Amino acid sequence: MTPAYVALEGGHVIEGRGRAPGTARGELVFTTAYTGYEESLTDPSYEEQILTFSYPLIGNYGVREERFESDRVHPRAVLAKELTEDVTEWLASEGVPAVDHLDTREVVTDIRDGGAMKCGIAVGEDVTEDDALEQLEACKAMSDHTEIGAQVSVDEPVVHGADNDGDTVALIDCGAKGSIVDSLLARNATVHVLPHDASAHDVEAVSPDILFISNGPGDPANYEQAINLVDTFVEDTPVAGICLGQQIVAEALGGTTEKMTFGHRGVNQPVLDLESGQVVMTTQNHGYTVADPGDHLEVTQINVNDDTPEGIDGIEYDVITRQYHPEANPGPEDTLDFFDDVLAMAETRSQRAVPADD
Ligand SMILES: NC(=O)CC[C@H](N)C(=O)O
Repeated sequence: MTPAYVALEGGHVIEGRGRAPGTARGELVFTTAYTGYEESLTDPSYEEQILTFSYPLIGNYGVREERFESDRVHPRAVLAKELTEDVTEWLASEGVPAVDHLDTREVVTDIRDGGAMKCGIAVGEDVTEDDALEQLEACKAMSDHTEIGAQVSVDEPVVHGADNDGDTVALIDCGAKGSIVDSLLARNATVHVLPHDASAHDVEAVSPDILFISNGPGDPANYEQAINLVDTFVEDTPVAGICLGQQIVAEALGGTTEKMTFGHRGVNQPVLDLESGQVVMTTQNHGYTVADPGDHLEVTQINVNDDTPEGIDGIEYDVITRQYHPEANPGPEDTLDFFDDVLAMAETRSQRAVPADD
């Protein structure tokens, strides 16, 4: 059996079975998702994190590229009760250490009690506990990853659906999942994917009907340029955001964000729409939340478990954001109509802009 050591913040070291070799460090989090491991592992929002699956068997239906949300695995390491050959081979080929045969219930309980924490991992024939502790020592707090946007964003603008004749969307790529682009293309939009630090000039150059801030890893406060863009464009251009995007919009418009204890990660997080009274099941993956929406935004949807903001609308501006992942992948598709609502903001805006006949 290949040795594997997992050092938790505070210095407690857990042993497991090594499945993919290497050393790693990151913020230890857990997801309760029972399917969708390919989508989760390729979601850029997991950059700089170590992902524990609470569901006991991961990899049982293989690994297929068409389910990937980006072109690589983003968590720094993976922990599970049991990983299949398919998934460990894939992780090994990506250089991502993997450990199984751990008591993941204990790991999840530690995270729930202590919060998402720093973690160091060492897997391989010759590794020792000290190698894992060394990784732990070198682990940075998530908010100290100030350049995290650059690790996951496109470097240059990319256009999708150039021949589509629907709305033009400027998607600020802070680590966007592929399914967000796909959901917009399916609605006939042209999507200009712009780097996380795009300037106002870069956005103006594509004259968007919608400014859309993507999901992404890390602390929203570290996306200064995207925060500035929302502030600059919100009076004239409808703004949408998903997950990190909701947090960035709140930061831009006078609200505040804060770190949660262990966050929401899974595919069955219940969300209540305050106006309709309807509850939907949603996919989530976040460790920060909007603490105060400020004077320009109102909360329209909340998490049933802890009342945190899940949907936000602009009061005087055309703004809609979601803290969950309406694009699904993995998880339920009940919330895909978010993309219709986003694009409808452009229609309403253009109708208002047409002068009355008399
Ligand atoms: N999925 C996301 O966009 C995550 C947003 C942010 N990084 C958080 O952890 O809250």
